[in-house]
Amino acid sequence: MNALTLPDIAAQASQQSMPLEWVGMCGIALPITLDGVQVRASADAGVSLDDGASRGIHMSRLYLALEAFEHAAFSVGLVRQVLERFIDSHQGLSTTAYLRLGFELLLKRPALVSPLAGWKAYPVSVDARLENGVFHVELNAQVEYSSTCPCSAALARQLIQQQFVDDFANRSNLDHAAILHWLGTAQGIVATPHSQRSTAHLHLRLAPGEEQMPFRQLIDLAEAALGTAVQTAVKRADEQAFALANGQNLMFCEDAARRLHLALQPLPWIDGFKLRVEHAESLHAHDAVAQSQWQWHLR
Ligand SMILES: Nc1nc2c(ncn2[C@@H]2O[C@H](COP(=O)(O)OP(=O)(O)OP(=O)(O)O)[C@@H](O)[C@H]2O)c(=O)[nH]1
Repeated sequence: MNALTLPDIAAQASQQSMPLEWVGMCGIALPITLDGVQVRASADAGVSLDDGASRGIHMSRLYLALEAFEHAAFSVGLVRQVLERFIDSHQGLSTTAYLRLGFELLLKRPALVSPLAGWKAYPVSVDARLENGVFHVELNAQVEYSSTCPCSAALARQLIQQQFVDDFANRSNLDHAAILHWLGTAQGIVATPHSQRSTAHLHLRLAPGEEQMPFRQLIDLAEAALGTAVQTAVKRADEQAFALANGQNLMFCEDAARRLHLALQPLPWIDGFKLRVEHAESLHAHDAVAQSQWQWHLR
């Protein structure tokens, strides 16, 4: 080695000859272009190290391939091109390339009643893999919603009935005005059911040949299926409409999981999915969780 040659450790032989399934970098900051707007993303980029005798992969080659996202609109085709570059730059070392890109989708959402609107940030990610020339893409999204416990609601209603019996027991003629007043007091409506901010985690495999990444359609569909998505701008009229929507939309985590399953399954651009709903209970300090999947393990 002369004085100007930089040592190349990655090119050395490994002391322990052993292939590795995934080697790369996690948490790389980069911009991607969505609908003409640059959005901050975080990338995990990796390849398999099939040649177990090689000490390491060439991290910089993966890093530099990610520059493509800076210059072209984000698309399924672009993700595939980047993965191909990962493989091309690791000839003889790797047969599988991986890329996970996480970012936030910022969507403007109208209020339920008032003419207001506000923004919601939905965490989404794209998971792609190119394995021996076969390309797979998965979309992941998180959707937050409100869930009111149906059991708690029934128990609260029973307490209100009991209070009514206690307060109006000795009255032969029920007075409409008195009952109306009673219904408007916390002494009358003595109990309220618990509800919780809940999260649906959606993982979908795109059908082969699918070029679109319809995150917005997916999120809209999930929110429609769940019925009580968390709100943005809220005036009292909106809060009242939300209270009504929750009262008409009582659900266990099992109900939420089934609704999402039935909403996702008919989508033609999906090849399989798994989903998980988490209800962050206010009744206790642990969560109620349900999962479901369809064709998830088929590849
Ligand atoms: N493989 C590997 N590289 C690492 C790791 N941590 C830091 N690096 C550094 O990543 C840098 C880039 O590696 P390479 O892509 O091989 O860089 P290079 O040899 O200049 O680039 P090429 O000529 O394209 O091979 C090197 O300076 C490595 O030391 C690690 O855990 N594994």
